[in-house]
Amino acid sequence: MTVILGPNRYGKAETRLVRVVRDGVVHHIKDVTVSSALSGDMEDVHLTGDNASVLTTDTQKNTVYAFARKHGVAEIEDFAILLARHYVESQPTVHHARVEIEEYFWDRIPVADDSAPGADGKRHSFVRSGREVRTCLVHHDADGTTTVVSGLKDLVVLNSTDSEFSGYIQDEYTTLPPTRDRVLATAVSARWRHLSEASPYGESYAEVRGCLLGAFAETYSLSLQQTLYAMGERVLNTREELCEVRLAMPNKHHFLVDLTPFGLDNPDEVFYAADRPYGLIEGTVLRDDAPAALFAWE
Ligand SMILES: O=c1[nH]c(=O)c2[nH]c(=O)[nH]c2[nH]1
Repeated sequence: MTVILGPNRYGKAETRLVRVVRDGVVHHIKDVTVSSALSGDMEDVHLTGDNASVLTTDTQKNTVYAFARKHGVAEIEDFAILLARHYVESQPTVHHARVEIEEYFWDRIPVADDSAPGADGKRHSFVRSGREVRTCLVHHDADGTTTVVSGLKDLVVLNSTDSEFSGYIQDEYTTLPPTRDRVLATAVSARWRHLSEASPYGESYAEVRGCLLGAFAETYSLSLQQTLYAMGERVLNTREELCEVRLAMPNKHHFLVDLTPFGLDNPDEVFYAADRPYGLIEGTVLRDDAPAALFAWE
């Protein structure tokens, strides 16, 4: 028996970056967390402690900040591609780079006394948005292949009707009563794979988000699984730059509270919003001609 080194990668996780763009008195901010992981000729560092092949994780962090200054941060996918290509193309020992970015949204705080022309009552004050987190995952390989997956998480949605659940298996442990009208709530995590790295990432993100919300709102739901499929299907029917959508949706159960001890009825008005346990519904929706995913999701 011989022990050998298996798959490995290393990098700087969760580099926090806030980039301010000063357009006169009107400022813009981009708030992101960048994680990079590199792999390649890394046998020696593991087996003998020779670090000659290692682009340090500290350097990776510094590169994120230097690139933010030199290139700015527009769409997170473009920034991730820039970094991933740089690591692979600048270092012969690095054969593969994985860059993951999260973006947090901020809204402007309108100000009353703003006299600056063109400032439109908004200058340099922001409030962290209650919106979802935008994500991307980019891989670039020394063979020239780039894969891009975009996504979002914590998109919290609720339908207060138009959701049923019945007709499921009844075994000796089943107690769940069927319902013809329930609250359906979830926090959507969705990721979608681009066919090429030339996608219009900003427009694509806004449209996919709209598709997910639209399908959630407009689907009369017989199960969260059915709603999940409808959401992925709408994305792929709308956006031709995409070939695969992966969704994870916790079923945020809302239980009707029994108010009879207090002499009150409860006609679907007062609910206990349970946080755990929760059903977790996960699924992939894809075009039947989707090319091989390679390492895109890893
Ligand atoms: O939409 C649902 N899907 C399930 O699979 C399930 N299971 C459950 O207990 N409630 C629900 N709801």
